[in-house]
Amino acid sequence: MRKLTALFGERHLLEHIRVEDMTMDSRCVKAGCLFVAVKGHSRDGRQYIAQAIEAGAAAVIAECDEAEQHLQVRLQNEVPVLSYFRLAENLSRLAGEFYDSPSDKLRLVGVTGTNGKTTVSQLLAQWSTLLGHKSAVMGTIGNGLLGEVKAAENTTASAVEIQSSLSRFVCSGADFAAIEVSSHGLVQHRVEALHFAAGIFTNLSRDHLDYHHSMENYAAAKKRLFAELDCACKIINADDEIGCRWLREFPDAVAVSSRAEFKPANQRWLQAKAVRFSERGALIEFDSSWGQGHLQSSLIGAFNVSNLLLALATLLALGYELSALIRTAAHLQGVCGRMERIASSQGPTVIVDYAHTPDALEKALQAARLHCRSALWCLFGCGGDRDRGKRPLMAEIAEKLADHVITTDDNPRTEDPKGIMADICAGFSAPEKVTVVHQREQAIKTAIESAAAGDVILIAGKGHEDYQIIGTEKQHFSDQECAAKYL
Ligand SMILES: CC(=O)N[C@H]1[C@@H](OP(=O)(O)OP(=O)(O)OC[C@H]2O[C@@H](n3ccc(=O)[nH]c3=O)[C@H](O)[C@@H]2O)O[C@H](CO)[C@@H](O)[C@@H]1O[C@H](C)C(=O)N[C@@H](C)C(=O)N[C@H](CCC(=O)O)C(=O)O
Ligand SMILES: Nc1ncnc2c1ncn2[C@@H]1O[C@H](COP(=O)(O)OP(=O)(O)OP(=O)(O)O)[C@@H](O)[C@H]1O
Ligand SMILES: N[C@H](CCC[C@H](N)C(=O)O)C(=O)O
Ligand SMILES: [Mg+2]
Repeated sequence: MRKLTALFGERHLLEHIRVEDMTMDSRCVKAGCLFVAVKGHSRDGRQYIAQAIEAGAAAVIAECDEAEQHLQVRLQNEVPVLSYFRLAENLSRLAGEFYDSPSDKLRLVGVTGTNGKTTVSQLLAQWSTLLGHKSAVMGTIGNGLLGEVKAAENTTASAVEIQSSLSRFVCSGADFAAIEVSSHGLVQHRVEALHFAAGIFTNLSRDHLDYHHSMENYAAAKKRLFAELDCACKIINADDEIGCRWLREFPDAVAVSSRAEFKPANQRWLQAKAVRFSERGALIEFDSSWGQGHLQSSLIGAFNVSNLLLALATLLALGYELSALIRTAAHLQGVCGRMERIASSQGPTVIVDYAHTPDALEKALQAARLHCRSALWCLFGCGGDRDRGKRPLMAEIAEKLADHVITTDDNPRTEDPKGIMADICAGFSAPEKVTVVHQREQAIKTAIESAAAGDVILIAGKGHEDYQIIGTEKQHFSDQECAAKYL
């Protein structure tokens, strides 16, 4: 329970108003709630003020378009409605004040980059747990204490949801949290007022140009975490071109590389000296400004060496003992739907992975090839209402790196699946060799029935997702379940 005057100062019509909780969605308003009405991309939240009051909102903060209206209060059905100029930019701070600054009460690590955010944040939460912490994660797979996450709509939740979730984690005794910070989240100020003990940059490659329009804008969005927000310690992938540039701009940042030839220029650094891959994962020999050692990792794929080293460098920079980190590394597990092998005693090997960008598909196919003695199959599709330009690029990569390609639907959303397929097929140089099966279950069945024992099938794009979005409807569908059914 909070007094509104504690947030907005003594103000006529706000005296004595107390609010229990805060929400941006009128459909979630309960008695005593503070409803926050923002102008969105597709709807104007102010349209729902009446509905929120009807549902029992004790007060409303509504975005206003004119600076002169800022902090003016009016009554609607006897409920105070406070106008707020530039509400979206300030909402993370206001929610932080409402929930008593939870990011100051635990160690919060933010992870940004095109690929690897979920993996690195899960590794951080697992590793910190192995070191005795109570840890939480927020991201694509969901939000919650490690092992108890609840599915979420977005990779990076809204400004209000993040602060309220963090406050819940603190109340449950969490002292560590890793959060995925998407470029949308950065542009839309969803993480604006958080205190990050550390921020990690994994990599930048093509995605989301439907939203950012250019790679420059996309990179600038990611950079905000390090250049504009409260990020005490920067951990940056030196093997990435943009990462390299930022390491020069931020000399206090920690440089992380998977390359033996890397020559560190920053004072703090970590690099792989040699990596031996096997069926069981990888043995990584590393050197760093904290000392050297070996890590045994059970994660598949060269890209996971980079993810693991980023997590290691972060925990070292936060002051954890190198020896304790090395001792516990072998217990780290792969993430649900990321290079996940589906168990079967016979038939082809099926790997379910979340690659949904050209770079991720390339890395995932290269990793799958290491485990493949005969033919490599790639089954993928592209999401609707998302970056169209990545579609032919993913086709090009699948054709180049796999022996057989099957394309299928992956969340067509409100687009015509045939149109998405046409965009994909434009990237094949020999489209006649590609099998097109729109219905994902049929596509998986076709792959498993056509592949020989000893072949590897990479089913890319949906990973942990347990749905297919067709139109605006979500139907139950899981690549893991489907593959297990036909194996
Ligand atoms: C285009 C976009 O990014 N939209 C995000 C944005 O929504 P918005 O504010 O524009 O919402 P809107 O639908 O126009 O509605 C405006 C307001 O009215 C409210 N409303 C709406 C209906 C109603 O009945 N009552 C009501 O109160 C809404 O709660 C909202 O506050 O802010 C919302 C809260 O943070 C997000 O959930 C929403 O994500 C939508 C669902 C989305 O699809 N976003 C994708 C593109 C996205 O953000 N992806 C990134 C990266 C993905 C990745 O690479 O992993 C992510 O972080 O998820
Ligand atoms: N460091 C990396 N470099 C390139 N590709 C990667 C890397 N880490 C993971 N991948 C690939 O990207 C896919 C998605 O990984 P992950 O879920 O960790 O990324 P993410 O950044 O959280 O993605 P999203 O933007 O959807 O939240 C993996 O399934 C794998 O194919
Ligand atoms: N969260 C990301 C990845 C979605 C993965 C893929 N299954 C798709 O639907 O495009 C996005 O919304 O762009
Ligand atoms: Mg993610």
